[in-house]
Amino acid sequence: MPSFFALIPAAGFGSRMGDELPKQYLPLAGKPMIYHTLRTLCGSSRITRVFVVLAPGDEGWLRHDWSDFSGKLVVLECGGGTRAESVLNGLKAARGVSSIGDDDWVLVHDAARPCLAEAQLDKLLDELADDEVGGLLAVPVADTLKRSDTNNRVAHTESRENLWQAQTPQMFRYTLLVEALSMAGGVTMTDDAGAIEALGLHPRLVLSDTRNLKVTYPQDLALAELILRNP
Ligand SMILES: Nc1ccn([C@@H]2O[C@H](COP(=O)(O)OP(=O)(O)OP(=O)(O)O)[C@@H](O)[C@H]2O)c(=O)n1
Ligand SMILES: C[C@](O)(CO)[C@H](O)COP(=O)(O)O
Repeated sequence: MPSFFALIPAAGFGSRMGDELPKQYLPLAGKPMIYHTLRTLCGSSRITRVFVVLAPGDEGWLRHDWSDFSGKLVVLECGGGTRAESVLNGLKAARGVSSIGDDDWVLVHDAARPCLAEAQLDKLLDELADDEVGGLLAVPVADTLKRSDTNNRVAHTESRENLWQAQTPQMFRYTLLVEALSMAGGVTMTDDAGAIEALGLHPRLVLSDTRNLKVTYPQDLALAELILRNP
């Protein structure tokens, strides 16, 4: 039976957040943001090990106490210039320190999605454990979509039929994901599924909800705090 591993890319700087501190360390419900992300993944008895990928020379990590996760958490200081590079570097480094089989599952989850609920995680694992390709949590687009011209005027309305917003975790077999991200080369992939799609494969979309938001802009913090305090 394949095992489940989690890998958390946390080497970004949060430029859209506009704070001096990388956003994964911003205070949220009494803890640094990434603490909440780690709590859900490290707290799952189905996940064997959790790898966190930091930027080389990251100074924020050592300012906090991570002993709640000892035994389960492995820190890798090998982040890259993009999320995809951080994930690929992390996958390679993880195999150097842990025994991961070719067909073991890796769940890649943004440090900046601290509100992932145990139920969402379990749903993903249940629905994909026997899948040939793997997949991701996602939500159907709820708003009407406008395509703009260069002057911020509506060029036309886009159909939202069959459109989903990709979330994380995104879950693929170890070797397939390493191959996919390696082959992506210089092409910008904002998520892991994109690299798998480039191989001609079709990841499965597992219905999630908007509480698993990504904290991207300052106003997202208040929403995340509300969700965490009212699980
Ligand atoms: N070079 C990078 C860039 C991003 N990430 C991680 O990928 C996740 C999702 O990225 P995003 O929300 O875009 O984070 P940032 O890159 O930090 O934010 P921004 O794009 O606003 O700078 C985050 O957990 C982030 O730390 C990473 O590990 N390495
Ligand atoms: C992986 C992701 O969270 C899925 O929505 C997203 O693509 C992260 O990338 P971005 O840098 O915020 O575009």
